[in-house]
Amino acid sequence: MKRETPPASVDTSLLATHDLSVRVGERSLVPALSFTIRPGEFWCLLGRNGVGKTLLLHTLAGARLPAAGLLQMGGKPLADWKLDELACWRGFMPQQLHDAFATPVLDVVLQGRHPHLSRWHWEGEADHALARAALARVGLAGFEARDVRSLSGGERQRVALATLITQDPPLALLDEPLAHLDLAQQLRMLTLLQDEVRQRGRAVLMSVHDLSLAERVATHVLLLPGGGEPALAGPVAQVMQADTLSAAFDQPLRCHTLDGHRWWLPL
Ligand SMILES: Nc1ncnc2c1ncn2[C@@H]1O[C@H](COP(=O)(O)OP(=O)(O)OP(=O)(O)O)[C@@H](O)[C@H]1O
Repeated sequence: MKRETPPASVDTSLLATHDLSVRVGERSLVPALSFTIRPGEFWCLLGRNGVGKTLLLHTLAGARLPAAGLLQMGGKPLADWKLDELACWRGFMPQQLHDAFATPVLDVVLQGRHPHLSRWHWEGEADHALARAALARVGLAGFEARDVRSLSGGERQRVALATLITQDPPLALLDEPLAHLDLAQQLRMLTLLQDEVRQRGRAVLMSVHDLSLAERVATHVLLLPGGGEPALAGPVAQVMQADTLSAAFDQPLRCHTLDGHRWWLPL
């Protein structure tokens, strides 16, 4: 009798870690983290100052080696990725942005297209159109010719988001992208990212300190409790519990519902 061959399992993960550890010197920041990010998921990375969010994001972006464990992108170990392919797969928006030279804003945003261009090819009309559209989406139409060094902190952060949108990776890693933004721009950026996740099946992992904004947009939360404790990773309702968050932030916290949103306040 002929045996049926089972269908090969399809790995739908954009990023997966298996017992991944992050250390700095002798200090264990994140021990044995196993979690998976899939298309359509919006992850918020939470934890108090100095707990290891930035170093974890750098590790997940492939910019820093883990102390132990496995990191896979699209089911493939990170070491098996070519750099240019990786740059199309995941985007990274750092916390600190440094501009050494006078550069027009449009050229900065066009850098998002570089991973998509073959060697020796310049950006074309379509790339310029994508960059201009991204600037318009972050509310910076008309800023194309401005020297990037003349921008305010919040404007520079929005240019970084426009660059990420122009890069258009399936997975976006962002380190405190709301840090320099006023309230209206914070909501604008979150709505823009949420649209990418919900309407285009992209995925986001971003570190953020505002628990109420995290609760508003996240589908999943990765919480670093610190003190060598294992991270908690899961759906937002599972991880964002008052006792869990209060312990992680070493501060009593309560959640109140107002106008259909949940607001986290310190006691
Ligand atoms: N090169 C380094 N050498 C020594 N310690 C470092 C180095 N880089 C980072 N650290 C330490 O590692 C810890 C984690 O840093 P990280 O920047 O990841 O924290 P974070 O959770 O992003 O903090 P924040 O919320 O303040 O941005 C901190 O205590 C920091 O001082």
